[in-house]
Amino acid sequence: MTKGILYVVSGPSGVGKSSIIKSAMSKLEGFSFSVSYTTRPPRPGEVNGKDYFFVDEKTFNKMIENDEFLEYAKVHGHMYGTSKKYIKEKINEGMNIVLDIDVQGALNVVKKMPKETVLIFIAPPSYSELKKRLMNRGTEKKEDLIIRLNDAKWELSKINEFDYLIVNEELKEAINQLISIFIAEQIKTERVTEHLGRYSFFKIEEE
Ligand SMILES: Nc1nc2c(ncn2[C@@H]2O[C@H](COP(=O)(O)OP(=O)(O)O)[C@@H](O)[C@H]2O)c(=O)[nH]1
Ligand SMILES: Nc1ncnc2c1ncn2[C@@H]1O[C@H](COP(=O)(O)OP(=O)(O)O)[C@@H](O)[C@H]1O
Repeated sequence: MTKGILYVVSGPSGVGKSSIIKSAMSKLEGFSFSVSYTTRPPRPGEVNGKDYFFVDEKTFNKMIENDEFLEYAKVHGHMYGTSKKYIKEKINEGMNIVLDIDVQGALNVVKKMPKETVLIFIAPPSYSELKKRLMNRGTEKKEDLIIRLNDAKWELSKINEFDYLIVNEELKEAINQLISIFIAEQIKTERVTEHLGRYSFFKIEEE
């Protein structure tokens, strides 16, 4: 069975990660979104089990103790973690998985699963545009906004560790670029030839 690919999408808060991922995934089949666990309170409209699994600190710490996370990190003052069981199961079923996680998490995932992981960074066209988007979204209090904009500086300094860089200026173009990465990674020679048995023309050449 062909193993799936782990597409890890990172970038500063408010850059457009959720918007780009949602739209790209709605146009493709065979992709599954990894719903993270978080101690952050839900925003209006967010659905438990769809956007995040919203849990309290006690539950989150218990999950750390039980080694249930592939990776976890403190981001903008709250805990976030990726379910190890979900990732392992889906990837072995050949499902491609999309993760929306922070830069620390992305760098931890690639260390653990280097062969399966593709790192994609989404950057804003400018710092002032990032600020504008976050303010327009209107989901954060002023102090949370300041934390997010401050954390963005460190996140942007890690761009060079990523395989791909999408600058989200025009949303439509950014969505097309993410779809292109999703598809191009699937037909990388090393991934296709790893599964020779799937293709009869390879068998003919072997005879
Ligand atoms: N390390 C890690 N980061 C996560 C995880 N889930 C979400 N994040 C990141 O946590 C940050 C905050 O996410 P969120 O609270 O949804 O705020 P937003 O980025 O402003 O929409 C973002 O950078 C997410 O990519 C996770 O499971 N692990
Ligand atoms: N290219 C773009 N131009 C203008 N606004 C955008 C663009 N991409 C996303 N947005 C808006 O910016 C805000 C932040 O996007 P969101 O997807 O929530 O970011 P993230 O998931 O990275 O925190 C949202 O209000 C979204 O509609």
